[in-house]
Amino acid sequence: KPKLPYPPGPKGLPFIGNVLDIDPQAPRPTYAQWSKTYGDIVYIRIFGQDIIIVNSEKTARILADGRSEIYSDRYRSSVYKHFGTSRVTFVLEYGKEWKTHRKLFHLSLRNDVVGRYNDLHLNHARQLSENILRDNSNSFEHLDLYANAIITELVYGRRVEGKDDPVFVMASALTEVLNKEVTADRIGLVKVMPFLLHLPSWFPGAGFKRKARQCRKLATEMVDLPFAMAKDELERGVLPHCMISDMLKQGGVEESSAKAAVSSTASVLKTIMLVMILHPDVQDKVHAELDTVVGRGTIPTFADRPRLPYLQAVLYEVMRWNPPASLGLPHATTTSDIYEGYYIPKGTLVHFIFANRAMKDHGYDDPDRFDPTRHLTPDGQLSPESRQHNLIFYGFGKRVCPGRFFADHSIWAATAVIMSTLKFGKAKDSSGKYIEVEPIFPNGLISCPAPFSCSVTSRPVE
Ligand code: HEM
Repeated sequence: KPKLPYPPGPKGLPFIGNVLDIDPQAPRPTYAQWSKTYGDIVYIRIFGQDIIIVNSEKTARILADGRSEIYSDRYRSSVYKHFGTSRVTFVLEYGKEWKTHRKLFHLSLRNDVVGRYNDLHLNHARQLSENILRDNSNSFEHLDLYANAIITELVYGRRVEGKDDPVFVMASALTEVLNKEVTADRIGLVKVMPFLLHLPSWFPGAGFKRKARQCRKLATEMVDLPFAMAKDELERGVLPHCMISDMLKQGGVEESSAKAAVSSTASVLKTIMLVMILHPDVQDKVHAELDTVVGRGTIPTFADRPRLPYLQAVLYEVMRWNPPASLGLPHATTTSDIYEGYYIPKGTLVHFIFANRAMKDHGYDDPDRFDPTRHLTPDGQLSPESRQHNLIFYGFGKRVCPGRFFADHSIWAATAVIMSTLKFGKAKDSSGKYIEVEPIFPNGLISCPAPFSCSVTSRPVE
């Protein structure tokens, strides 16, 4: 180690380091406090693992974009292998296999080709609106189905008709196990006590091995079943254009990574519903803009998008107010580095933090307030930097989310269609009193609102 200091940060205890400084159930307030005390870059250590926390976009860009050869690795943990997810793009180390995956994503999802999926988004969005209206007690389920069905069609060219579809059932089960079981604290625990992976599952502390077995099986089925169906359709010449058809034509690898991203899209849509109930004035403005620009009773299309700046500002504000991957996905360094006179060792975990309502240098005042006008100019147009600021929620450098353009279209289509057809409000209890709605976001890899009651009515043509 050169005679240089680590970046500033809270002093830890011997051996365990800073583990007691962070509440794993609610790490965000601690990160927010550290950012105020120590600045743009904070260094901590947990059981010998070096970690840096980056709180500003400027520093994130210098490190992840400017020094991408150093900052594009991921943490290597045997937990992934145990859960059958070690070949998913998210966790692959920076190397040949990961580069092949990224090429395939680029082929199907880059900005200039995602427009070909616009009808796919709009068709599913119409179905979503019908489903919510028919059965509004299960809106969350319908939003999950929307995100899942779109991705299944994108990846495998297969139409999912309803929540009993075998691929949907498998994908939902897999997402749930992954979100609950492959957590940072589990990975940390196995790092300190690797023998846990070799104990029988009845042994105290090793019970997760049962879940790991179940998850491995699901992960394999999740790739095999729809992939085999798609292959068969390709051979019979009936497979529509999809990622698998792109891959098979290119001779690529089997890929289930897109499925793991479903929960981020669904979480944004759930937050949008929550916001509409919490802020009826915002909902009224969205309705008014749609009625004026598109016309009451007319379903919007992507051609209307540039003429709906308020709706777009609401979507940007939803991402800022509750970034779905709020603590990012940590990168790792492939080699040691020096930044502004500070030493950053090889293998350091690097968290780019989008939580706390914004990165530090964006300077939003009263950041906890939900206010779409932050992204608008005084004459109601989108401010020039709004799109750029929104992109940070999809990550940085070479690891930036390859599905960001597709996700952006999915979210827009669903919101535009459901807002043109539906109105959300507070539900009433059996005594006719309104049920209050609290914005609660349980801790998890994806920041998704806790379920809430709501009423949904259709917006008839006037
Ligand atoms: C609102 C929706 C979404 C959000 C907010 C989101 C956000 C993110 C973030 C923050 C990362 C980590 C970036 C980093 O490490 O710097 C990521 C990675 C990734 N996302 Fe997304 N994502 C979304 C939807 C999607 C969709 C729809 C797909 C696929 C169709 C997708 C595929 C991926 C993949 C494969 C990675 C791993 C990239 C790698 O490690 O190289 N995401 N996403």
